[in-house]
Amino acid sequence: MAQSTLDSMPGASTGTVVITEPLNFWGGKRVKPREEKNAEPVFEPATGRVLCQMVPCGAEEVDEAIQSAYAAYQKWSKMAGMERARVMLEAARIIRERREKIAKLEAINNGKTITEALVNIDISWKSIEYYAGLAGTLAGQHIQLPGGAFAYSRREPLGVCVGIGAWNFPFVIATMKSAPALACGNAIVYKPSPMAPVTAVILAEIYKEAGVPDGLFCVVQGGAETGSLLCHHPKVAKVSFTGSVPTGKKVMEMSAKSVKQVTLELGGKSPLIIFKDCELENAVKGALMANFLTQGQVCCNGTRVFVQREIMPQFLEEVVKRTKAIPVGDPLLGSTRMGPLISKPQLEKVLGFVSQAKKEGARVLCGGDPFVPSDPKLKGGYFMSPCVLGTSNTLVNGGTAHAQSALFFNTQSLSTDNCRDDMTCVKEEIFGPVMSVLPFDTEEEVIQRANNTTFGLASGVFTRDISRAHRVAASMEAGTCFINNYNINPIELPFGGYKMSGFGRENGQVTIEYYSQLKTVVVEMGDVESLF
Ligand SMILES: NC(=O)C1=CN([C@@H]2O[C@H](COP(=O)(O)OP(=O)(O)OC[C@H]3O[C@@H](n4cnc5c(N)ncnc54)[C@H](O)[C@@H]3O)[C@@H](O)[C@H]2O)C=CC1
Repeated sequence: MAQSTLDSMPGASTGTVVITEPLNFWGGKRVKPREEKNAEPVFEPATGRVLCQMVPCGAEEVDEAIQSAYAAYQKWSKMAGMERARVMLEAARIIRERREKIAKLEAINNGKTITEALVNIDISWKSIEYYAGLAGTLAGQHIQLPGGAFAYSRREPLGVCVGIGAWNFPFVIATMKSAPALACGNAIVYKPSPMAPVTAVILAEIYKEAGVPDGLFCVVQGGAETGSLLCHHPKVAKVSFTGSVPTGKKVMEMSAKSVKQVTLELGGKSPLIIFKDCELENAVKGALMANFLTQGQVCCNGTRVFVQREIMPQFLEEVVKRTKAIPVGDPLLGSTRMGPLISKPQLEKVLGFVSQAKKEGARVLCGGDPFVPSDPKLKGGYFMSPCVLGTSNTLVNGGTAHAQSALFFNTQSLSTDNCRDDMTCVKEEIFGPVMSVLPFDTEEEVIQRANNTTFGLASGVFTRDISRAHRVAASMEAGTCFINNYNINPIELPFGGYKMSGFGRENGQVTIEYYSQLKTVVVEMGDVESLF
């Protein structure tokens, strides 16, 4: 039944797909859950309909998957890097060939638009190609020692790694973790989020078809309990986790018990700083890209948009105009630019942040309401209108005549400072399509405010002043700083957090370090000089 889910895809439209095949994969095949108890419905976000059941794996199933991964690791780790590369390149080729079908399934399960899902699938095969390219380059050093003795280091895999993923980029996260792991000679057991369990098993089938040993990439379904079984398992060498800060802390704590290596990709509340000397149209486009991809459910989003006071009115006018024009609706339509949020509770949580923002004095410049598309089949979907939370204090402090004409200002707002750094919507990760816009006056002030957060995943700056751009980039307490763009994350670039956004890196050459270890081999060429 290897491709039956995908084979049903070409004619599929929103509201028509039901998945009944098992979603676990180990020992080279899909594996039926041992018992159906604790099954959880998985919803299609665009319709609210049940897409499939997610049945969590228990201790015996987790152990079976890990044993199967360990057996595969014994074979795979002994192959030359170039041999591993060949298999990985074949997997990348198959993904490329099936990109439309996989993207469709991803859009149906996650709610992101087909346009974005296709970009995600392209990132996935590129990731596998990139690490296949590095697999043959893994090497150690040769070090000369006195008396002709020498030493060398070998770069070796860690063993069985565990990947625990979030629901916002299901296929991408599975490949971002497995590609470097496999390139280094490891096996990996992957647990997708219980809300987006559908596409990881497709990746497992593709790796199998490409020729990896059975068990090399396993998929176990489940939530917190299954995740914790993985983190506690003695045969697991490393856990790479993507998700929230509270769960990341638990993963670290559990992994510490048996001294497993850990990579944590956690949340963010990233600043995007827009100076008055920016190219305004690009800054507006950048702010939209920083906030509204995947319905705003992106960890590195620049959700605190600091705008220099002098250009605030023009910026807001343009950003609001474009936000209102975002077509929200059926994710499978090529013209849609925003689909539904992942779940009903997530939608309620995000709408709750908007109401809280209003209570705390923020001004809703547009959106922030539940949205019901006109297509009747989407009535039960988890849609909302993209939201900009703003400020109008620019008008009393140096606003221009232009500002007075902006449609969304009314006279009562003229003396109110609406969005402030201490508001919940500005401090906490919302994980939805909500942009908070804040005014600033000086570079020094905005750097201090931008860094005043426990998160540190990303940051951005728009300016035409080259010195300022690099000065600000150097001052950001964040793993990435985008200059004059936002959310550009190609596979070649290291990605990861500062502060409570996590540690370790994904993507880029450096990730090889996080999936391998060095062995030092010391060679004596003469006699042993003993002190005894
Ligand atoms: N940094 C990022 O890329 C992401 C951050 N988030 C943040 O997390 C929030 C909640 O999203 P969730 O998916 O519910 O995140 P979460 O942190 O609850 O779950 C992430 C993954 O960890 C697993 N998990 C949960 N409890 C576990 C435990 N005790 N031991 C081991 N694994 C466990 C989940 O099943 C899922 O696969 C979002 O609102 C957002 O703030 C969510 C998705 C991605």
